[in-house]
Parts: sequence; C-alpha cells; structure tokens
Amino acid sequence: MSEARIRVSEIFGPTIQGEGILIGLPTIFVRTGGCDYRCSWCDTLHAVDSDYRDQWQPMSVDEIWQEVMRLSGGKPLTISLSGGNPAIQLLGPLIARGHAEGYRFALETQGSLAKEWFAELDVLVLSPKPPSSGMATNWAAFDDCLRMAGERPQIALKIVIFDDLDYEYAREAATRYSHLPVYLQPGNHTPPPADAEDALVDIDGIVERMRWLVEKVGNDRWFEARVLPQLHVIIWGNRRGV
Ligand SMILES: C[S@@+](CC[C@H](N)C(=O)[O-])C[C@H]1O[C@@H](n2cnc3c(N)ncnc32)[C@H](O)[C@@H]1O
Ligand SMILES: Nc1nc2[nH]cc(C(=O)O)c2c(=O)[nH]1
Ligand code: SF4
Ligand SMILES: [Mg+2]
Repeated sequence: MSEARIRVSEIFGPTIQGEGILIGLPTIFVRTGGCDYRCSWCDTLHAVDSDYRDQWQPMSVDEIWQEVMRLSGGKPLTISLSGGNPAIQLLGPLIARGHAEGYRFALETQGSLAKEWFAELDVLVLSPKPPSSGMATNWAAFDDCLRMAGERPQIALKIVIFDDLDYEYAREAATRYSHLPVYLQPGNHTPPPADAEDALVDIDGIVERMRWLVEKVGNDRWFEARVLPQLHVIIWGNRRGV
C-alpha cells in the first residue's frame, strides 16, 4: 500500500512563533493546504482558497522530514503544524517520525474537526472563530477536539478580536473553558490577498486595536486573559514564509 500523502502549501523556518502560548520560540512551520472554513479576514488565503490548490504539493512523510532536517540542520526544535486547517490531513505518522528524533509538535486549528492523532501533540492551539469571521462555531466539534487531545498536549485558546462582539464571544468561550489559558489577538484588518507575497499592512491600526483591547481587559478586570499581537506581523508585515 502506498503511504498516505500530506497536502503541503509551504514549509519554512526556523523563524519565531509569532502568536500565542509559544510566542518567541524558534519554530519551523509546516503549512498544509485546504480549509473547511473561509474566514472573512483570513491572512493565509494561499493555503485556503482552492484556486491555489495546484500550489499544494502532496508530500510523503519522508519528503517533509527531509525538508525539516535541511531547515533545522538536524537539531530538534518545535514544529508548528498550521494551514489552512491541518486537522484535515493525516498527521500522526509525521508526528511519530519527529518525536522519534526529539522534535516537538504544536498544532494550530479552529476546532472544527477532531482527530485521534491530537493525542500525540505536545501543544494544541484551538482558535475558535468570533462573529467577525463570518463563521459559526460548532461547540460539539470543539468539545470533541478537547476529548481527542486528552492529557498529553498543553492546550490553549487563541481568539482573534476585531470588535465588541468578538470580545463578548471570547469572554463566553473563556467562561466555557475556564480551565484553559486564553490568548487574545488583535485582528489584522489588512490581511494579504492570496496572490500577494508581501502586501502592505496597517501596523498603526493593529497597535490601536491592541491598545483598545488592553484597556477593555483591564476595565473588565479580566486578569486571566493574555493579550498579544502577531509578533511576526509587527516584524515582517504581511510577508509570506516568516
Ligand atoms: C491562518 S490560521 C491557520 C490555522 C487554523 N485554520 C486556525 O484558524 O486556527 C492561524 C492563526 O491565524 C489567525 N488569523 C488569521 N487571520 C488573521 C487576521 N487577519 N488577524 C489576526 N489573526 C489572524 C487565526 O485565527 C489562527 O489563530
Ligand atoms: N512567525 C509566524 N508565527 C505564526 N503563528 C501562527 C502562524 C500561522 O500562520 O499559523 C504563524 C506564521 O505564519 N508565522
Ligand atoms: S480557519 Fe484559519 S485558515 Fe481557515 S479560513 Fe479561518 S483563519 Fe484562515
Ligand atoms: Mg499566519
């Protein structure tokens, strides 16, 4: 039987993790192609829009691993599996391969699809989508993700905020999952179009939203929340592959 292949949009790094619980940590990204969502403000459309599917390469675990080894020089580090929705793919064998060589795996997903291999992860970042995305959250599917993950992975919520409604959504999610750390991320209202390698970004606008968010969290005495911008966007703007 031929080995299952993984649809890969891009593999890049080492860079630093720019978001959430692992922010600042040297990381290699394996970005898969395809998503069951289509958020209005998605900043990674080249891995979502099916018009770009001919750029998503079906790769074997061996091929992906060869590239990870080349980029990391064979020294173990954290690999972030992102997308698109990486939960669409069969990533268990890739995780097993990396673990055997001392690498760690984090997964970024919106929590719409639960997979058994979540239990093998080191870090699971669940990023449910607020109203401004135009997507509706299936909380039963989200609960399945937590169930599948079990005890091994560290789990965190990361919620993008554009406006008051998004903020209220985040408050409710944090109440529902009060045992999980929550990271609030100001939305980038100037995400790149799918065909742009490096589109202009309105950093001042993002920083303004960041200030608004910090103030709101303080006023509400929401002292468990962590508020973080997308560090890679501040450093490199909308550039791809960083
Ligand atoms: C591109 S997504 C890929 C993984 C998965 N589909 C998800 O949404 O969690 C990675 C992270 O980027 C966030 N993101 C996407 N577009 C954004 C934007 N315009 N501003 C801020 N964060 C954004 C998502 O919410 C998610 O937390
Ligand atoms: N540096 C960096 N950090 C990130 N954190 C989440 C990312 C993603 O697109 O999933 C991302 C990304 O694309 N680059
Ligand atoms: S779920 Fe993630 S990858 Fe999919 S459209 Fe939304 S932000 Fe983009
Ligand atoms: Mg990104």
